[in-house]
Amino acid sequence: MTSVIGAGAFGTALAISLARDGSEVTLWARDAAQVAAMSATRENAARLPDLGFPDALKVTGDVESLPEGPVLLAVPMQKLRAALQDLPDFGARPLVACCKGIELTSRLSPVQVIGDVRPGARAAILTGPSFAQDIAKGLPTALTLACDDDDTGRDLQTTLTTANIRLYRTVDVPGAEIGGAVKNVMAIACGAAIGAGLGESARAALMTRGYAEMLRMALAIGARAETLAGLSGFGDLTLTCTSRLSRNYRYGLSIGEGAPFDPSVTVEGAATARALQARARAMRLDMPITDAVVGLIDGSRTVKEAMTDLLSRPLKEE
Ligand SMILES: NC(=O)c1ccc[n+]([C@@H]2O[C@H](COP(=O)([O-])OP(=O)(O)OC[C@H]3O[C@@H](n4cnc5c(N)ncnc54)[C@H](O)[C@@H]3O)[C@@H](O)[C@H]2O)c1
Ligand SMILES: O=P(O)(O)OC[C@H](O)CO
Repeated sequence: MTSVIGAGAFGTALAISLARDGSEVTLWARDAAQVAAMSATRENAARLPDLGFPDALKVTGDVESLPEGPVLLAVPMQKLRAALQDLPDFGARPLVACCKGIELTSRLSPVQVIGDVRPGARAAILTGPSFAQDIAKGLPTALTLACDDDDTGRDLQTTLTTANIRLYRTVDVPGAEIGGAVKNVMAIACGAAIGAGLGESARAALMTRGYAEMLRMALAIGARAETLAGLSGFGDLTLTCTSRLSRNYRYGLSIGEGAPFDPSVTVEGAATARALQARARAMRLDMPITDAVVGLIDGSRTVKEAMTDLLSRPLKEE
């Protein structure tokens, strides 16, 4: 039996997909009013309206009542530590991070944060290209399940694969994590370029050079290049930099258009851009698009200035 912590868009979608197959799933939300509403209406009206819950999906606000089995942590990256600190000791139950990014305060990845708060826990990450709406509707998706303990990874791969989520497995946790973190930063850059009217060619350049930054950081932390070429890297970069369903991309669009953006929307790439920049500087890695995104977010650069910065860098080999 699987438990999902966090009844946002992604946690709810995963719970729906698992329960649609008949697996018993418990979806935990911390907000009592949300638990009551979801229990009564059998949907998550705030995040996934009109996508009803299968019978096998149980909603609870009682974290002590979660059954044995894997625990999926579907909260935003910057909230993962606080969420873990509030949860009971889950013993030997595998903890699966379902978030993408780097913690701003510590520059740690999701699985590293789990290890920091719960030393000795069996930790994994579920990542890759997927929109919650697609998963909840039953549309086909393929994701990466990364766990450095291959036996645990195999168990999780079997348990969490559903009729519409095909899971690929890897032991390269750092590789899977860094792809999901960097792609959101690049989606902000691409959205800003499109929003400012810089064109599709500029977006292709940002995606390709953004992939180069992703790979540079990945290799520097000991990840495998093949992982970045897979779903968690190239796959998610492609989805997020090209679709208006992406919140990171839409945030970038709003920067490019000079339009307001709802600050309550989860935009993982914003904090992660700053964390990534700090990490890259400490490691003496060149990440110019990441620098540009930080400049756009803190308002120190306009899109035009950021693009001029990128185009006027010294010429080099590809
Ligand atoms: N939405 C998607 O399409 C999608 C797809 C793949 C991955 N993800 C990833 O999933 C993660 C979560 O995104 P989301 O779309 O579900 O965001 P969301 O904003 O829809 O939901 C976040 C949820 O986390 C809960 N939460 C926040 N802090 C908490 C805490 N301390 N304890 C318990 N719950 C807490 C909030 O109440 C909210 O329900 C992100 O890292 C995102 O990148 C999202
Ligand atoms: O809406 P976004 O930008 O957080 O993207 C959602 C997923 O990460 C896409 O794989």
